Amino acid sequence: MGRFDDALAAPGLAAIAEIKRRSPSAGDLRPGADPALIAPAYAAAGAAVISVLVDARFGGTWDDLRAARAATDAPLLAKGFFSTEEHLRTAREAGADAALLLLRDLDDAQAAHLLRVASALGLDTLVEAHDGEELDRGIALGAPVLGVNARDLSTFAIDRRTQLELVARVPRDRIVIAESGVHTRAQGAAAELAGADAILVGSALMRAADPAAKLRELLSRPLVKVCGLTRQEDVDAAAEAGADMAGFVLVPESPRAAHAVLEVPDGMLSVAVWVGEAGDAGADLDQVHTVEAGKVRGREAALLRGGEQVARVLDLPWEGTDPDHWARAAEAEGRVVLAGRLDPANVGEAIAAVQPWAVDAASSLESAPGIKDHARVRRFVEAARR
Ligand SMILES: O=C(O)c1ccccc1N[C@@H]1O[C@H](COP(=O)(O)O)[C@@H](O)[C@H]1O
Repeated sequence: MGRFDDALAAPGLAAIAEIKRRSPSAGDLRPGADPALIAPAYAAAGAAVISVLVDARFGGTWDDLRAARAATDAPLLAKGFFSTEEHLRTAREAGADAALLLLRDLDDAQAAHLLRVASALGLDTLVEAHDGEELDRGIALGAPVLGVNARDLSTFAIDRRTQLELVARVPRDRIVIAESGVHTRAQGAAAELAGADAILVGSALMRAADPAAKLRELLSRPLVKVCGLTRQEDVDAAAEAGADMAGFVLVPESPRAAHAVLEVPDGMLSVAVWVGEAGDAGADLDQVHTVEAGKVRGREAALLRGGEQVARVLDLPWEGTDPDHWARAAEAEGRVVLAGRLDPANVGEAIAAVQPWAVDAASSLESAPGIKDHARVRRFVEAARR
């Protein structure tokens, strides 16, 4: 394993942060981007790897890679349409730790040859697929790092749903990267929950007023879930406040029972909340609480993606309390969604004590059962981000 593979295999969601001045799909993104300034800023903001476009169609040159190399020690990925040994040798000499190999443009024999050449040069590779057939080829070629690009390079259309389905079926012994289409923290989290080791982000960073600050935002945790939503105007208020997840309690006995999962903006994740077993409400995620006799819900819940558990929701007893709740949650393994009467006043302290993957509030953000107080929702999200 080289430095590129190592950096991506670290626990948690990593990011490959990209430097590109323009793209064929979007036109100019950041025409004056200076790799000597942006590369170290990305590294300081938590990028595991920095990707540099060296192709003229993206406004890039090999000198951009050299400038990034001189400015940071972080692993660098050379991105372009590489098809010859000469391309890979140039990438290595310019300071790349890894190079992109696009299966769309290479047949199996060419790809296998370039994988061998890269290995002999001490260069790691990112083998990119866009559809199921290309992904199967990448897996069969034994590529250690596979990328699934949400963007169709022929039409430029973005298809996140298919991308995540493909990410989810990559064997666990490979490193998998969700490439393109990530603009929000929740979209990055969706890739993480599908099994991606890293996201590759270009346009969203290059368009941001401060690319490094945007990268920090995408990687920051905890996510914020506003739950118990029953009205579209409350979903919109949660989105406006910057919440990442919108929860709908599909439990008739609940004081905040919803009839359905309402429309949630593209940049957020919807969560259907159940007791006992999940139905099919078409949400991105399902939250399934344990059953407890005489109570509306049991204390714990599993957060599921496609039927597979991806996190634990740790809550207080129904209408009860537990002085050890946060201390026990802090000891829990894996991704923890902390719930249990969180509000704008206690969420900061709860985050400091538990370091959860997400925080979740429902009842304390209400003006009446099932009706959200928009000012409290805003204050909750603000307090969770501090
Ligand atoms: O709140 C309910 O009525 C409820 C009913 C059935 C299942 C889950 C329910 N609530 C979930 O509890 C957490 C936190 O809520 P709170 O902030 O303590 O009120 C949240 O995930 C709700 O979905």
